[in-house]
Amino acid sequence: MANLKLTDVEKTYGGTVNVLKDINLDIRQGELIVFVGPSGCGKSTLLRMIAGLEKITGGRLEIDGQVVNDVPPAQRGIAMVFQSYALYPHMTVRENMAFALKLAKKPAAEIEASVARAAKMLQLEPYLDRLPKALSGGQRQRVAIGRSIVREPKVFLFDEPLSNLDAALRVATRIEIAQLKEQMPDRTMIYVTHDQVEAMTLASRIVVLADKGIAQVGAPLELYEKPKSEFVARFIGSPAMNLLPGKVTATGAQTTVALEGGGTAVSDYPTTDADSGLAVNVGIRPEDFVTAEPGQAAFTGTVAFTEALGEVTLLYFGKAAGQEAVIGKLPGIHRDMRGRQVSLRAAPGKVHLFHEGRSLLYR
Ligand SMILES: Nc1ncnc2c1ncn2[C@@H]1O[C@H](COP(=O)(O)OP(=O)(O)OP(=O)(O)O)[C@@H](O)[C@H]1O
Repeated sequence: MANLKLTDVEKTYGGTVNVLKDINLDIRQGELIVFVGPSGCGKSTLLRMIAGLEKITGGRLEIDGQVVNDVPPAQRGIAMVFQSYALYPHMTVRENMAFALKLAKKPAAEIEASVARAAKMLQLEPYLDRLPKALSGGQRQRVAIGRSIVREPKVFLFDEPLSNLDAALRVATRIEIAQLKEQMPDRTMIYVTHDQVEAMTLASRIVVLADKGIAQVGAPLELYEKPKSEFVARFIGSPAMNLLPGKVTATGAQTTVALEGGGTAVSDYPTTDADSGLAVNVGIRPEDFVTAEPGQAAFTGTVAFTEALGEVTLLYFGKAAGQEAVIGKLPGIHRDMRGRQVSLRAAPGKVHLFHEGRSLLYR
């Protein structure tokens, strides 16, 4: 139904402000692609260019092999769902969902069937005769999604659709979107979010945007397990991956690094003789730390602060000069850790290596 291809796409506002460049991306029919990235990196701009709401100032956008750069939004076969779900307040749920089809002068029976199908998919059947004001935020957002479903678009675009919902509703609506996608396996969806959990759970592939371009594209766990750069490593996962500076002391199928803080770490990233002495940052995720004997530790420090979340305890260590504070995440409840000296090493296979910001796995 819809493959999308972006070739060398760029965006410059007002002829001078370049916000995106060299965007090359193939999106296959049926994928759910999630755009993530720091605030202002151009996620919404890219989505709006695909929708046709923003002019593409360079490169090519193809939908099913047809260049659509100059095709108006209504003719692209795309429906967009926004974070503010402006429903018509004086129309019932049924009328809201039927509105676009009525405008398009579809036969009444067809409209009724489409609305019924969408209402069933979104579990909105009990609310069809209500006005929007009598719905919860999550139900309203489902009506907004319903309005796009009835139009049977080839591509669905979602711009932070859950960001106005409270925490519990976000979770419920996120699961509904995942189930909705399962019911429409051949529809292509592109989704912008700030929320890591939404990205990790919904995406077939995540696109990480940074520095005006694509930092990495991959399945969620691929980005988590094999980040190409320190940037992606720290952007995916929370709290962010710790980076500990050091020098390579033994090379081969495994690599040993002597850390500036005094510890050592052994990585499964392979290196060659030429890498001996190389300055690297050792990346260890907070959840990959385990307690260790001081002699085997990658890191020893005094716990400055703790956060007990019940299922895990976060340990915050003091900042060494020129370094980020190290964070550990231990399973379960650990009382009275504050002020204690703790030694940590990484679980086997959980040590990442970066040189000048780039992963040693991708050379
Ligand atoms: N009309 C405009 N004129 C000039 N610059 C613009 C315009 N619209 C957006 N920008 C700039 O383009 C960049 C990308 O904006 P965009 O809204 O796409 O980012 P985003 O990644 O969606 O951000 P956020 O996560 O904060 O929503 C920003 O630096 C923004 O200031």
